Amino acid sequence: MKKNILITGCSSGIGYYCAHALQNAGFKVIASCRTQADANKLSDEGLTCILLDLSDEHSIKTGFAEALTLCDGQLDALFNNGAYGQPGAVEDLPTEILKKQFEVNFFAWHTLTSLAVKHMRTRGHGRIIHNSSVLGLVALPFRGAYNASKFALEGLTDTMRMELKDTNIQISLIEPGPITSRFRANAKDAFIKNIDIQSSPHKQDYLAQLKRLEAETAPQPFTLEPEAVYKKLYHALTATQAKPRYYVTFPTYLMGYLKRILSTRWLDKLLIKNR
Ligand SMILES: NC(=O)c1ccc[n+]([C@@H]2O[C@H](COP(=O)([O-])OP(=O)(O)OC[C@H]3O[C@@H](n4cnc5c(N)ncnc54)[C@H](O)[C@@H]3O)[C@@H](O)[C@H]2O)c1
Ligand SMILES: O=C(O)C(=O)C[C@H](O)[C@H](O)CO
Repeated sequence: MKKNILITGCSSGIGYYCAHALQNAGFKVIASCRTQADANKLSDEGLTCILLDLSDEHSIKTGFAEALTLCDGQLDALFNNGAYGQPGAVEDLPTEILKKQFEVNFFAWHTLTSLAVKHMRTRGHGRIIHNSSVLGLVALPFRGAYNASKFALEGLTDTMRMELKDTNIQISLIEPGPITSRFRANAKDAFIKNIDIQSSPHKQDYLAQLKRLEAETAPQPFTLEPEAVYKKLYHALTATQAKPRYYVTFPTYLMGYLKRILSTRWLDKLLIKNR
């Protein structure tokens, strides 16, 4: 029997790839995105598509209800994936901008996960996968908003795994390092739009970062394609026992290891040098 999965953030990058790959692997995929133009494109490509804006609670709730209808009330899995990165030093982040980061990257995921758990409890099973990041394990300068959202996600997911231990609902984290996607282009847009670069004490650093974000259309070292995330997602969906967390890319394995063995001061030095 086909398994039904809802995936958020399918207009590009990891979500786009995984939606197609899972459908090709025999899943019924309900792919969500924000704009009608993206929905039309995904539908033309053969995906079942719904509109869901993660910054709008009404849209999240109606989107989830529509997803349930589309799979005859039998949702087996949720892949929380849609998110963005807001660059900028913590002191330069307007509170509203930090709240927006959390709305999309954290609160929306909590809402969807809570709806999914409620539904999955009635069905007696389910899988929930959260697309976190190596930046949910270690922090980088000027990535505070995004870091904080992924650290929060890690804490929430670790808690839920324990709370769900007596159910047949399994929840996993995927922690990728650099993956080819629209992520950096979108981060650059959010940087320019929401941070007052010119009057910041970090202006020189920001200008260098913008240059790096522009240049990163060429792959960074150790960058993998979305397929690398898909392989872990597939395991989390199909293995009898999904893993609590899946590392993806060399930087994640390295940082996961160094975090355990280095003091915070040494880890800071290394991260500042290699950011
Ligand atoms: N690309 C990387 O290097 C990388 C590394 C680690 C983790 N991740 C995580 O992977 C996930 C997917 O990112 P990606 O790399 O594919 O980037 P991407 O920018 O290509 O895709 C992000 C998706 O989220 C959607 N999105 C953003 N804001 C939204 C909103 N308000 N409502 C609905 N959808 C919204 C975008 O439209 C897009 O479809 C994210 O959770 C990201 O944190 C990415
Ligand atoms: O943006 C993320 O979530 C990443 O993990 C991507 C890279 O690892 C990060 O940009 C490192 O600079």
